[in-house]
Amino acid sequence: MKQKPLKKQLIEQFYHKNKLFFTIAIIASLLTGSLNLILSWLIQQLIDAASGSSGCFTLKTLTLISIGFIFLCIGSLLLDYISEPQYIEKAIRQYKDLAFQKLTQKGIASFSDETTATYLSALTNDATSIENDYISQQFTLITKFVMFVGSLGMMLWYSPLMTAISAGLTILPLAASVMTGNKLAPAERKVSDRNKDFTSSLTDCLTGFTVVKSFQAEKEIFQLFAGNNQTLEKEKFHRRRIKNMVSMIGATTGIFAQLGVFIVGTYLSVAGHGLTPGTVIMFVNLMGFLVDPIAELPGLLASRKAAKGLIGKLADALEQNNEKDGGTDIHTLTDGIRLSHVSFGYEENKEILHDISTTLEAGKSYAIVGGSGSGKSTLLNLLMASNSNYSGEIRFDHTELREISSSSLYRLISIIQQNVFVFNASIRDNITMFRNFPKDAIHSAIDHAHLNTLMEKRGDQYLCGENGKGLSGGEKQRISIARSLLKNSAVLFADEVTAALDPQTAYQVSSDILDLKGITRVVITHSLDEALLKRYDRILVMKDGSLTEQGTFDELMAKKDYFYALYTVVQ
Ligand SMILES: Nc1ncnc2c1ncn2[C@@H]1O[C@H](COP(=O)(O)OP(=O)(O)OP(=O)(O)O)[C@@H](O)[C@H]1O
Repeated sequence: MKQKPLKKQLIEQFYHKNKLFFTIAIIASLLTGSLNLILSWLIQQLIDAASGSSGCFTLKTLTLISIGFIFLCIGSLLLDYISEPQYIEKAIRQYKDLAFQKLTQKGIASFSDETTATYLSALTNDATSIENDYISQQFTLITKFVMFVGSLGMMLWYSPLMTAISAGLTILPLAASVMTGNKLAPAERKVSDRNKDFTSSLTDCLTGFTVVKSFQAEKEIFQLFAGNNQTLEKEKFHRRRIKNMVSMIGATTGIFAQLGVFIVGTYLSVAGHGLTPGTVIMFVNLMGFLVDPIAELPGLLASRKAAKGLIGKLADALEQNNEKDGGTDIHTLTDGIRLSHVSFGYEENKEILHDISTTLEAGKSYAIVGGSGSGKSTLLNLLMASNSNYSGEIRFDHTELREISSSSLYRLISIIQQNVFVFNASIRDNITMFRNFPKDAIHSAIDHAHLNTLMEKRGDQYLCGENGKGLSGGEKQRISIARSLLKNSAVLFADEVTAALDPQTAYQVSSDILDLKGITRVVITHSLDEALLKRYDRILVMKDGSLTEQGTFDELMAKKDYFYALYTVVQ
């Protein structure tokens, strides 16, 4: 079945399982509009009764009607109180939940090409605009629509002549609002873009706090922040000014129109054209209900369109860069990973990896070594399906990587990186990644990742702090090893995990990885330690994007070639 466009799906979340409160909120809005019309009629009746005009209800009847009116008002307020906040809360929550779910379905490769600020802004500031200008505004539109249609009907009923005059006078506010209203949508989009820049710079400033302090760059970083802050606020100021201008012009021209109706009505009443004083006042009131929607509608519709634009912008971001997912599921790695004549470049005509062929046998351990910029990470990232624009073949057993579904690939492989992300949750939750596992499995993972000492010292409910600031680098690495073990991955990729660790911890963590049994391990390492290197089944040596040598430590040393030179320089 063809899936609905994401924008449509996101909009549908406003109503999904939320129809009851939405319907009650609509009834409350219809009632509010009708009550305004009833009030105008009631005022007309009361003025005419007071001025002794013929054909109106008696004061006693009008008093009873007024009491009924007050009860209706209370009922309408109660309906509104019960339904609208509930509806809005659920609508915006479901919208954000769906957006976040779609976000988590993105592949690692497609997400790494994007900026987090896009989503931060979309799920915070933009969501607030959508809540105000789309979700809650629906009810304002309904109330205004009822008031407009009702006023027109009542005016025609009482005096077609006065209605024609009133309609003529509405041209003024109508023209003014049409001219100003459509300026709002581009302004709203610009604010959203600046919000994204602001969020992005703020995230940078906070994440890089230590760097800022240690380089005493407070002034410079403040300037960066202040620049983005100023640009954003200027854009918001611009939008506010347009909004105010739209409503100011609408209101002023509306007052002129109402005054015109009042003057013409009084003239017709005095000249004996059958208009009572109450009817003239009612016309002035109804004229307001006629002018108000006309004056405000373009502004409201423009805001609504702009909010819809923000939904579209989020949908586009969620849909963009979605790499084609292969349809084949793989569950294990029996033979290994085979690379045949793999070449790759990030940009066209700029090849980074050249004609790489090798086989990584299942269950064995491999070290990738080489100078800086030689292509080690690029090669490892390709194995994690970071990009499918390579030439040649990468086969997991017999399946070409491009054909493997990303979900089954992520199940098969685990990645440990230099910067382990640790959530501000317990050590246990960080190991299990908030999922349930049998106790034995957790203990075994803790054991094999050599986390016992930490667990005994802190307890498994110890809160790790924001990005694990309560843990050492080695402890974080071990947590990520335990995660991979618990996940029961057949393949483990490690990208310079020990680069930020002291030599002793680095040695221990590398040794922990080498100790793992039955897992295919591919480890990028800069530390050329003989004892460790000797334990790898094979060492792949990269030079300028080519796999220049491969073999065991002893074989490579005996060759006395590039690896030998690399190793002896370090010693
Ligand atoms: N996303 C990218 N876009 C364009 N070029 C890139 C990208 N990532 C890496 N490169 C380039 O590809 C080449 C290989 O980089 P890579 O990170 O794979 O090397 P490396 O051997 O892992 O280096 P190091 O040991 O310093 O981490 C470098 O010239 C690098 O500038």
